[in-house]
This record gives sequence, structure tokens and C-alpha cells, in this order.
Amino acid sequence: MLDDTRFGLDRHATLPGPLRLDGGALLSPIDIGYETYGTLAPDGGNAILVCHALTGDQHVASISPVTGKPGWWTRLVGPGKPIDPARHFIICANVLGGCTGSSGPATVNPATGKPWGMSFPVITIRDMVRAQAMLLDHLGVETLAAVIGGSMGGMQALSWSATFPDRVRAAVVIASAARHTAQNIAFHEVGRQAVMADPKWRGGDYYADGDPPAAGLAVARMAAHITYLSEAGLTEKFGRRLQTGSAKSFGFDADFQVESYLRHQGISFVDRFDANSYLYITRATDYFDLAEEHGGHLANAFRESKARFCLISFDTDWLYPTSESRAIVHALNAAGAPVSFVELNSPFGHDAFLLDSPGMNRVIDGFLRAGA
Ligand SMILES: CC(=O)SCCNC(=O)CCNC(=O)[C@H](O)C(C)(C)COP(=O)(O)OP(=O)(O)OC[C@H]1O[C@@H](n2cnc3c(N)ncnc32)[C@H](O)[C@@H]1OP(=O)(O)O
Ligand SMILES: N[C@@H](CCO)C(=O)O
Repeated sequence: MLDDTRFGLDRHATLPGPLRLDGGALLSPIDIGYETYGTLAPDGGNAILVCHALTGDQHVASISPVTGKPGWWTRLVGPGKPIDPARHFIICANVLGGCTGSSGPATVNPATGKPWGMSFPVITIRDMVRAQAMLLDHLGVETLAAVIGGSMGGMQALSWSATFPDRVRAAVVIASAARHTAQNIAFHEVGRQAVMADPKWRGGDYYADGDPPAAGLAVARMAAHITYLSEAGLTEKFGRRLQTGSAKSFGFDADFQVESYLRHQGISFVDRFDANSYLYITRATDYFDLAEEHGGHLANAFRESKARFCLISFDTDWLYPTSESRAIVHALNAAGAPVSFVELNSPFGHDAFLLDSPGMNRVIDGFLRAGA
């Protein structure tokens, strides 16, 4: 029995595997970087798996050793919060393909002794989930009181309930979708091409001299970051305002605040993320189509599920709009699965799930307590 009451314990597991990936490859061993918070109850009934989004990590509620900043969901996870280490045993793992401790393109291929680079096998959301299931086996966690995530984290929560229906009692899916649309794939492809067009990418073989394709990755992040915001939010924050004290350069400096903001988002991203990981993880989300995995009918994905579901969307999220959540709700209804659904107002677009949202916290708190 785990007896870990320290808040935010940074851990690492090397699991023997093998893990058979959707693409056919066998991966072994499998490294997982993860954190735990709180203590597993004697009956094992209080485990909550928090799944991170595209560029997140396992440091959900502790100081990130990479950025030195507080974790990305301290608004929701922590003492006195809806997910509380005093009540829950909280697990958050870096996804397979990630770059903060889990096996991915930047880790060493044991067969060659060199970083995998682009020889790392292509992975899917379901592969990420299977790797997490191996981690739970390793931790002695049989069933999850809840699995929760926003965006790509929500995809993992959906995939968990479909892949391991007996292991999930509740799933919270926020600002997410059951498949990537053509527009979602299109934006990701722009980002990938930006990375690959950077001469420093060199087919993904850039680890040895520590000179990654930073310019390409920064452009990829700038384009992607626009999709995480809303027009209203950008207008409110920056409008057409120029940088303080500056006039138009009549050149191509970052005259507008929004330009400088996006450049900042791009530059700070390359300090914390691996370009090849970006390729692999965006690919995994592009391939995600839960209906396709279940004979073309989304409801089929949930027929075996024993879970209660909570779906939350944001009205200004045009990346994974409310219509995508509604499609999931309809499928859950068709499958006879219990589901609550709420669309919340927010000016902040897709990334609203990472920002202050008292409504979101209230809904999640009520939903989790109802099942306790
Ligand atoms: C989901 C997961 O699993 S984890 C991954 C989530 N994390 C991220 O995506 C990180 C990047 N994303 C963001 O920053 C997202 O917008 C959020 C939602 C997480 C944070 O939003 P907010 O708190 O509103 O921050 P905001 O978007 O305004 O960005 C603030 C940063 O922009 C900088 N900034 C603001 N205006 C300007 C400007 N005109 N010029 C240059 N920089 C600017 C700030 O100085 C600040 O910099 P810092 O982050 O280095 O301290
Ligand atoms: N901005 C978040 C959400 C993207 O879906 C991230 O980068 O992970």
C-alpha cells in the first residue's frame, strides 16, 4: 500500500512492457514520468487520474522543475480544491511520446543507445492510455474513482472509459472532442510543417549538438496558440494597441502588442518542449477518432462503460466547440451511460479550462462528491 502524504512527489517508473502500440510496434521498456499527491485509501477507492493536454506535463499542482512555475492546474488540484490530496490519491503522468520523463523521441532507444528521434514509433491516444494503465498496475491502483482531463486530456479520459470500462467509475471531459476535425488536423499540420521546414530539424536528428529547431517550433506554437484563444479575448487583451511607448515602425518589428505576445508564447515554449515530441503528440490527437475505433458508431465506445460522465465545454472555444461535446453526450445517451453536461460562459476560448473558472470548479466538485 502506498503511503505518500507528501504533496507532489515527482516519480519515475521503468515498466518492463512490452506495450503493443496501435501502429503495430512493440515498445519495451516504457519509461513514465509521473507525480502523485495524497494517499491511496485502504480500499483503493479514491484514485483520480489527471490527464494533461497537448503540451502539459505531470507537474499538475507542484512547481515545474522545467519552468520554475506552479503547476498548470493548481486552480483545480490542491488542498481545499475539488481534487484534494486530503481526500484523493491523485496521479498525473507525462504522456507516452512526451518530453518530461516518459518514453518519447528524445529518450534513448535501448537498442541503439541513441535518442529515438523520428524512429520512435507513431503513437495514439489509446497507446498513451494503455501506458497509463501499466503505470496504475505498477502503483497497485485497480480502479479509478475518476479520470479527468481538458483538451487532449479529455480525449484520454474518453479513451480510458472505452478501453478499460471496468476500471473507470467516473470520467470528466472538458473542452474536448471524440475526434479531430479537418480544421483541427489542418492547424496541426501547419505547426508540423513549420518544425520540419526549420533547417535545424535535420530529420529529427538534432539532439547530439543541442541545437534544436527552435525557430520552427516557436512558429508552430504561435499558430497553435491563436487557436487556444478567442477573438473577443484577444481584442479585450490587446486590441490594435501598439507596444507601450512605440510608434509604428513601418517595418516588421513587433509593433502590435499581440505580435509581441505571440512571439513571447513561441519563444518561451521552445524552452520547455521538444520539437519531435510536438510532432508525435499532435499526430496522436489527429489520429484520434473514437467512433472509428468502434465500428463507426460513437455510442459503441461506451456500451461496456460503468462510468458516470461529466462533460464541460466553453462557449468561446472554437477549437473543440460545444457541438463536439454535444455529440459525445448524444452518444452517451444512446449507450445508456449517465451523463451531466454544461456549457460555461468564458471570454477566454479553448484555454479557459486552464484559467480561473469558478463555474468549472463548482461543477467538477459537485460531480466528484456525488460519486464519493
Ligand atoms: C494543459 C496542460 O496540460 S499544460 C499546458 C498549458 N500551458 C500552456 O499552454 C502554457 C502557455 N499557455 C498560456 O500561457 C495560456 O494562455 C494560459 C491559459 C495557460 C495562461 O493564460 P494567462 O494567464 O491569461 O496568460 P497569458 O496568455 O496572458 O500569457 C502571459 C504571458 O504573456 C506575456 N505577455 C503578455 N502580454 C505580452 C506582450 N504584449 N508582449 C510580450 N509578452 C506578453 C506575459 O509577460 C506572460 O509571460 P510569462 O508567461 O513568461 O510570465
Ligand atoms: N494550451 C494547452 C491546451 C491545448 O489544447 C496546451 O498547450 O496543452
